[in-house]
Amino acid sequence: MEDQNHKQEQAHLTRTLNIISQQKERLEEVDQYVGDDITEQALEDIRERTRQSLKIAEKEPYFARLDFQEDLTPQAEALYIGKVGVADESGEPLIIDWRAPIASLFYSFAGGNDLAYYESPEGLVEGYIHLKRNIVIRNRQLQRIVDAYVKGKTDLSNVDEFLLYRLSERESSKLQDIVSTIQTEQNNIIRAPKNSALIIQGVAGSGKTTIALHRLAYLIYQHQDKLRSERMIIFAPNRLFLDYIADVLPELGVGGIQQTTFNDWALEQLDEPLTLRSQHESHKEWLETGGSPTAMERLRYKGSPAFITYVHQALAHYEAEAIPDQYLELLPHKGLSSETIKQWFYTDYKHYPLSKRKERIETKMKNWVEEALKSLESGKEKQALKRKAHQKIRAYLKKHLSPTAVSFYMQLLKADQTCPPDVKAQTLEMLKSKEIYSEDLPPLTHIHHYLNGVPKEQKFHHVVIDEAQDFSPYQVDILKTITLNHSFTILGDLSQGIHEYKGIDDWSAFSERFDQSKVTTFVLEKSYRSTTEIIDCANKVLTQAYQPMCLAEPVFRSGEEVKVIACNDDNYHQSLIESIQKALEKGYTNIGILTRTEAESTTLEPIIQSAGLKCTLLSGQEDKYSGGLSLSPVYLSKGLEFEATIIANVSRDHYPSNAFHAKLLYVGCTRALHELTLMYKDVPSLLIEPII
Ligand SMILES: Nc1ncnc2c1ncn2[C@@H]1O[C@H](COP(=O)(O)OP(=O)(O)OP(=O)(O)O)[C@@H](O)[C@H]1O
Repeated sequence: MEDQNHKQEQAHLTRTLNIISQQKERLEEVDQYVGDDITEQALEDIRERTRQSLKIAEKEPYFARLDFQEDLTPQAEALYIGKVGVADESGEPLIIDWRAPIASLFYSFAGGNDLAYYESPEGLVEGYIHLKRNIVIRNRQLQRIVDAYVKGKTDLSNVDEFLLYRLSERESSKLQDIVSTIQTEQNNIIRAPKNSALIIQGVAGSGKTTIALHRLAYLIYQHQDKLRSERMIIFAPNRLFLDYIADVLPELGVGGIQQTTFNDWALEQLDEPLTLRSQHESHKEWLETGGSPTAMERLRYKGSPAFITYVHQALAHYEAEAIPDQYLELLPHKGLSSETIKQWFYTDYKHYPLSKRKERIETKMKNWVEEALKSLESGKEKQALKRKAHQKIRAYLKKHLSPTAVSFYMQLLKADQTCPPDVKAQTLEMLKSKEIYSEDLPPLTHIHHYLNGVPKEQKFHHVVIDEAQDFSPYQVDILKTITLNHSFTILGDLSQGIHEYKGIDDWSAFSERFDQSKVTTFVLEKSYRSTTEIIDCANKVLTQAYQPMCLAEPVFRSGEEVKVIACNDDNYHQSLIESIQKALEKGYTNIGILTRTEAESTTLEPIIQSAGLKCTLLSGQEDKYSGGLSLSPVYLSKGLEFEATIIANVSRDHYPSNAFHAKLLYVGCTRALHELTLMYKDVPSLLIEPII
């Protein structure tokens, strides 16, 4: 029977590949249109999109087959599902796009003889599923077929078999798409309605980043008429991480989505050249030594709800008082009353942002001067009066209506009675030379947007915030005001919240900032990255000193026991080299060595290199991630994954038994896909005691 199935699928694959090749050839024969004719341009766009789709489909045209019998039809139809949709010459679907409504059956169907259904644009479609089959095709070769469901057979154990097969074969240094194995709980998030803020708490390895990227691809497909990819954006913690995830969207046939960090984006918003004082140093200070009291004070104060309120109030106060109760004489014994200027500012131009109102008022004032001088003959005297009046207009506007984000922020800080004095002095000193800390960016962006407004065509159609536990409510507030329809996907894991000076410890800090009817929360408890042994170990470490919202539940994928290696000063380096060598001998290509501090990584690098092992030291400032053997402080590994992870020196002095270190070590442990080794010198951390 299996042979029969294989033959059948091989024949179907050959036919499909032939059709794809023929279509591709035909399209390549058509010269690209570069003229001005709009109809021809639209046709060229369609041809170009088809060329791109065929390029994706020609190597791995599909990954699944679903035999579906629509209710009241005589027989089931075999549907082949792929990363992109392809139609045959007659326009009939040859491959169905995974994002199409009917394809949702493949992800939501969990077996049984009951009616299955999906939502089509025309309404609910019901029917019966006869076959759910996973098909692995690599480079045009049929490699494997696994039947997850065959009508009449009750055994569904193969459902997990295919997922486990995909999980255990992962070895790429970059994040991959998961279209063939999206799980039901992930599918629900990917296909959730566009106009609501999704807040997703997901344990380490639950697929949050992956889901966010698939959701973007889905939203673009579903709302082609409303969403523009250039107006969709992903905020991630650093550029290294952005490079790590960079392959997924192109692989899903999606381009043009902005991918950035909050700091890079905010700096671009502000039209004043500002220098960001090295974030690297302040992060390092906090993550390695707990931060100096001044730094802590600064970070806490500027992220506090009281400060957000204070900035709001200062802006509202400025707007209310912007036009002074003062007559403005523009020509000898002639001028504008404050009532007239107020009428323009508060009534006529009310709907404009402040900077635009200023422009309009300037024009109004100049027109007024023109009108008042109309009766005078042209000549030197008229010119002089006009010049003088224009000078007065400029001076008035400069004094009352021209703050920049930085000048306003400085005024606001000076007047702030509750700001700790050393924080105030340090920030003002830096601002004078146009230097800022990253925590100054939310208030500065807030002020900039208030003063200048954000045109509708520049607003975001959808925003993804990854590692959101490290975001502040202030950052979310800012993005909310410039995003249409509350369209957000916010993902994170409180158990990995190691930036507590700026992040949150409860998702309500974000959800309460949205209209409650527009917020949907999800909790993901299943972890797909690591083996059962690794997740068990990570959970034990975490709960030694922290009470998580929920514990990670592994998919049943068993691997080697977690190794704990006791060392001393004499044999520590040798043991580390041996552990790396063992991982390499097993064929692992992406191996992470995680240290407690950057200094430790720097010390270990030459030792590893001198053993003839090529390793890359990550400092958090790189733009590219290329995998291989990497060495980095544990806090920089957040979001990444390695086939084998070695955590160096988990000794008592390095990882004291407290919530911060439990979370830090949890992050490190959960980076491992297949193997985890913990090493310690002399006395082990109490956090790993339950696994020794
Ligand atoms: N349904 C799935 N099928 C196959 N692999 C999956 C699935 N879901 C997640 N994975 C894999 O699990 C790993 C973790 O995914 P991802 O990095 O998106 O998780 P995360 O929740 O963002 O993790 P973390 O919070 O630890 O950074 C990746 O290797 C991803 O490919």
